[in-house]
Amino acid sequence: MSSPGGPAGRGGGVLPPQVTAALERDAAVLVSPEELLVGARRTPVAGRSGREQLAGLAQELAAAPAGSLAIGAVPFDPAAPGALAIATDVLRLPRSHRRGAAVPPSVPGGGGLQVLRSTPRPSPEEHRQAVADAVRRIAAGDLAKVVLARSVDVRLRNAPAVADVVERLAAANPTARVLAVPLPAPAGTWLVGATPELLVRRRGREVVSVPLAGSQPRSSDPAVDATRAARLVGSDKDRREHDFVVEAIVEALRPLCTEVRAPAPELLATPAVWHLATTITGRLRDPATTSADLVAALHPTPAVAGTPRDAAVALIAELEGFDRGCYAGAIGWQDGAGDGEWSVGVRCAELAGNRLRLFAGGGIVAGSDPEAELAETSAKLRTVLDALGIEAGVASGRGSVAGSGGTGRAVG
Ligand SMILES: C=C(O[C@H]1C=CC=C(C(=O)O)[C@@H]1O)C(=O)O
Repeated sequence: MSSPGGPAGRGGGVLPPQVTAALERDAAVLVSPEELLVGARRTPVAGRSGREQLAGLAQELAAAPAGSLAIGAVPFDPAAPGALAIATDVLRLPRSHRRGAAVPPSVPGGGGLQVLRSTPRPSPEEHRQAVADAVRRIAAGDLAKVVLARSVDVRLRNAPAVADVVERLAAANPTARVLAVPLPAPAGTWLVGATPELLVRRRGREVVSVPLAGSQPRSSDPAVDATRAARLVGSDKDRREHDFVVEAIVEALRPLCTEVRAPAPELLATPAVWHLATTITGRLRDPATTSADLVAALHPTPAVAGTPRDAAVALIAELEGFDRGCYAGAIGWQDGAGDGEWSVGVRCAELAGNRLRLFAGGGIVAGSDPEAELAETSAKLRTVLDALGIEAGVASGRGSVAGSGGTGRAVG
């Protein structure tokens, strides 16, 4: 159960008590804007890699008890070990079951996790350097777009309960897709996060994808915030960055769908970041095409990899210097009818006991500025940090020392 002072422990949280109890039994939890889904009694899908697991999903579901779901994560590199499982004990609740937040977690004094130490990898300077290198490679014609990320390792004073983390992520990000997925290795590791990005949803023949790319940090000053939103809408650089993603998704969907439509992008606000978002729709040519087939066709999109994909993935491996694991992966579920919903695994962290590894990246195109890109990743890191009440210095790379962390009472 959560720590006594945690919001879930007060019984007034966002998540129903069944979800808290299920998380204590290693269930995977996915919260979409419409529903809350819990997959318990999980058996790993056969196959080592995420790609193999996706390919075998439908067959395993067909042999599983009625009502089972495939649930979990495909890593950024689909050839890396997958984290998909068949859950035979499934709870699905409409989103109306989520209650109002008892404590807005981002409010100072609402209770934060205490930080002993935080280590950015790469360092802010190294990230700026990597962005500058990428801009040079783009100018040389090696590729058109690459998404470069950085991670921050945080050592917490106490290990938080996963339920508390989910609770806080859901309360602080009411329209996000909140996720908590147990990872197969190392044991006891979870992928947790609050992503705003829908990779793909398949309901019957209807297919929807809502890619995000092009960002501006939010500001607490309404005038500055509005200026930044306007700047994003008018930015040629951000529009190019966005269009690469839309074009790739449309191209990948066309062989599988009729009536593929991609209207002009719109502004989307998360608590930490403004984004450009396009709602792409289509209709399956063949009703036998499953959501997992769609993920296999789309992932990784240029919202997390780049254009062309192979050159971008190679440059990421060269410049980033850490293993993305399931960050920037595809996180979601599929049912026995082939319907499913998958998010892009951004605004995420790996949680293992008192260790938290946060990730954030940004798309680099011609004209990208290293300083602005660093600031963008810091804003994105705040999605998880603010929800957990962790100090701002951790996101900007100033680090933290024992005793200085947290904004108030610890929940862990
Ligand atoms: C790669 C991330 O964000 C992606 C999603 C939305 C906007 C993005 C951007 O503007 O660069 C990124 O493509 C991340 O948050 O780690």
